Amino acid sequence: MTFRSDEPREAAMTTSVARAAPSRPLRRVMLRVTDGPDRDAQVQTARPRLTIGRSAVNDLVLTDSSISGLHAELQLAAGGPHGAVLLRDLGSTNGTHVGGVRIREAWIEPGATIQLGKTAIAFLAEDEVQVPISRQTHFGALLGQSPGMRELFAVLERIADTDMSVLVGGETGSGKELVARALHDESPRHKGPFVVLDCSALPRELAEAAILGHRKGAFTSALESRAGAFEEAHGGTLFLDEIGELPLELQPKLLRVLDRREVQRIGETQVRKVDVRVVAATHRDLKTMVGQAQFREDLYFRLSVMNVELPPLRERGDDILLLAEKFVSDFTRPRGGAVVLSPAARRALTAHPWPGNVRELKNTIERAVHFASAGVIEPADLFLGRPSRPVPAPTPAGEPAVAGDDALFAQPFKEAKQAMVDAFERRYFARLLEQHDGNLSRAAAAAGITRYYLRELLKRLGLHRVKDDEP
Ligand SMILES: Nc1ncnc2c1ncn2[C@@H]1O[C@H](COP(=O)(O)OP(=O)(O)OP(=O)(O)O)[C@@H](O)[C@H]1O
Repeated sequence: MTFRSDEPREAAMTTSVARAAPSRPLRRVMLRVTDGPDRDAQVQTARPRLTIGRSAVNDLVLTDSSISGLHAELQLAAGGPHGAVLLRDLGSTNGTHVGGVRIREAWIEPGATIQLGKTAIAFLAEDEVQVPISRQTHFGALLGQSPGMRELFAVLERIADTDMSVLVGGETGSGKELVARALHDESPRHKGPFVVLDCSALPRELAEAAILGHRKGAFTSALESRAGAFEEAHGGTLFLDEIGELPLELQPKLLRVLDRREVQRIGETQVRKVDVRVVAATHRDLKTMVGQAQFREDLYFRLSVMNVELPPLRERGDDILLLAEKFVSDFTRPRGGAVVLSPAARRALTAHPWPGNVRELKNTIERAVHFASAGVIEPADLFLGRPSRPVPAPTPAGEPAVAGDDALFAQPFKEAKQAMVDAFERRYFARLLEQHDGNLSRAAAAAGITRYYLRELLKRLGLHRVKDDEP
């Protein structure tokens, strides 16, 4: 593995004084097994979450047969009393006990003993470690100046040059696809293709063909021979979005391709070598899915050679304003003229919890730029704190519901216009997808927009989870 460094190389015959690499302090805790079959096993971590159980996906793996696959977890960053961490039972069969009491959730302090089945675990003293953060405030197109994002950039900078498989976690809209794109753009594969396979949108009957490809006539709808996602991504990067939605029966097929680095199209005997870097993403807790036998453990390990987690936007502090300013300028540039955020609007943006993360912020700014008068965005233009812009639900007949004339004319002009635009967009894209059988690439080409932009629009309109035989 090669690591790229931002440090200048030391010139011959000169003495260089290295600048200390920037870092941030993180809490670190230690657990040690004091009784039971795994006595003396221990783990030390500064990650925000530590899991304990029998499955190999856990941070502390135990062999005690009275313990569940994924038994309990410790949350280090959950707030709470000073020095305490949150212990949670993860629905174990035999329960988690502290001080002889069965708990579902409890704050524990250093010195406490956790009892799981026949095993006793001591929660030992915690300390602080320094973790490196990047000097940069972006990685590719991914922006961020908060310590959490710069810690992520430091990891991405080190792995971009490699072919390591990466599993990206994070809430919906937090930028997982952008991480995959940035890793591709910053890697030696950047001239190769970047292919997206959205596992949540794969109709079961076409999923295998989407991964492996097929020969003409291999099944009823196979009118042409077609390459699968791996072949299309040859020489580049394959982004497996929403990997947690991949049906269990297809998981061994994906694992096989990842192990052998070769594919066999359905209906063919020929084997084709593929050179692909895989980045997968999910908003689900894959470890829990492994514990519940909904996701294969071997595939989890194959995909998560490196695990990275995007913090939710509400934990990124001033990044909210950094991103808001960027989106204001992105959305005003094509319109000409300048738009700015008023001080009150900036306060409203930082106070909002952003459940939809960066995507919600981007949509909010796009709308606000449209609503702003005299070039200034005020809090009212952001529509925060009340239900966001009404996107009308389709009627049973498939037509969008638009408020009747009276209701429409009772609204201010801009809101009424927006309701009509939403209704039109919903109708237009619903029909477009129907015409192209849910295939995003063909639908985007027919509408004259990029596939990426189409996908963003569909997510905003709630039309994303339609049948999609991508790629
Ligand atoms: N740090 C960032 N800097 C700039 N733009 C960002 C950042 N994070 C996300 N975005 C933008 O926000 C939108 C949502 O990001 P993205 O699609 O990558 O999220 P996601 O986590 O993959 O979403 P989902 O879980 O719904 O698939 C995109 O338009 C993306 O370009």
